[in-house]
Amino acid sequence: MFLKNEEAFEIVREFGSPVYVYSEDILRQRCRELLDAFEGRLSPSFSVKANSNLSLLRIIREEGIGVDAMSHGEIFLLEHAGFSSDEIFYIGNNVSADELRYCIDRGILVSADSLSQLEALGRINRGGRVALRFNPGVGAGHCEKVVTAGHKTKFGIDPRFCAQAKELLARYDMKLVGINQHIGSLFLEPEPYVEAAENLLALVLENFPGLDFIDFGGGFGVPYRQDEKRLDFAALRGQLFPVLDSFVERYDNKYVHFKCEPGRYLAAECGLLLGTVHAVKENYGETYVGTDIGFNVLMRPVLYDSYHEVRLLKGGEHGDGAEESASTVTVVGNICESGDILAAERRLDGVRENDLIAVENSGAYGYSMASNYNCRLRPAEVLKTSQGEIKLIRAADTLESLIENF
Ligand SMILES: Cc1ncc(COP(=O)(O)O)c(C=O)c1O
Ligand SMILES: N[C@@H](CCCC[NH3+])C(=O)O
Repeated sequence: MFLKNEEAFEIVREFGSPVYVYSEDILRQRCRELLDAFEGRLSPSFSVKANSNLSLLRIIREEGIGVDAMSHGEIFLLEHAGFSSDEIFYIGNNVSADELRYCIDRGILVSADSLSQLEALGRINRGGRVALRFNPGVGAGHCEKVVTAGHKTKFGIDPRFCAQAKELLARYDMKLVGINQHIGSLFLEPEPYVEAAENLLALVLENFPGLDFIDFGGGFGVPYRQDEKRLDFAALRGQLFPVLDSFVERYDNKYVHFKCEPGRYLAAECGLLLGTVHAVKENYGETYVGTDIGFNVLMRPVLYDSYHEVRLLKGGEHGDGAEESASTVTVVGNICESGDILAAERRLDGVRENDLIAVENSGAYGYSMASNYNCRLRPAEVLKTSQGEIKLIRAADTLESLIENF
């Protein structure tokens, strides 16, 4: 944990609870690690859906990393963070002609992931540049809901429709500049990524000469459990680079550029979510630690059964008669659903009211998936800078923000 106990309590006193805290040092370290990991052969673009805080985006930009976006909202934020149109790659899915036009008007390259979207784009941007997202037939991910290639997924163009895609490109006189894929989110072994890359490259060799770039997508995992090993980038390089070498040898454009799109890898570990214990109770033999970290704040455990390490930070002011919990507890939030479970059956000794709970690795798909369910306010986000300062980087919602659209 990158915060000391006292710092955590100080942050909660100043910015409220719950609160997301990010470490600038860890974010920069992950950016540099990833740039090094591919030795310049794959350029990473950060996938903004993982975390769209403007301050973090500016840090990522300073580290020399581009971005991919999947909505006009993300593009709007990216422009505010200082990214130029040629640093943004738009990878949409089932979007309106208006949204496509929003990208085109800004000179942002769009990837079409279906023939319908390619045709829509052709109508709007005849003669323009375009990329195509294919489904390479191999997927991976921490659960079925986040596997985005292979069978039973809505993403990408099935390679069987390659001829139709080429026909549409010709009909609308579009210049195909890149091919992309994304196999899914969170794998810790290199094999599926490499196998999917091989499939995509075979498709490119056979069908698409003269591309500027090929993007293999993101999905690089981080260990959420203490016994999980980090993804071994040396092993990934060892398997991927020979595949790239053999492709380049046979491809017409020797300067074709390779890319990847990590979200979680850059953002997960720099984030810590702090919340407060408000109640400890026994209910028919189970001990529940009741906190303000409902699934409106961190949805991953409820949506995917995802595991996050939770730590107990002792030292709150305990009211008279505060319960001391038994050692195996279930940590829950304050949402009106029984499924609102942050961490089931964890060993936390002596939890008491006003202690803090720190949820590790919550920087990716944490705040970005938060909501106002139950009219709860989304929390503040703060940054621990490399100089050790604590800065507010997004204010918490206010009660007024709940009515501002009426
Ligand atoms: C198209 C695309 N690229 C990249 C990513 C980033 O994935 P991850 O955060 O697992 O690296 C996603 C999300 O899964 C995605 O949909
Ligand atoms: N939101 C997912 C990852 C999916 C990424 C988007 N394709 C998670 O929290 O693990």
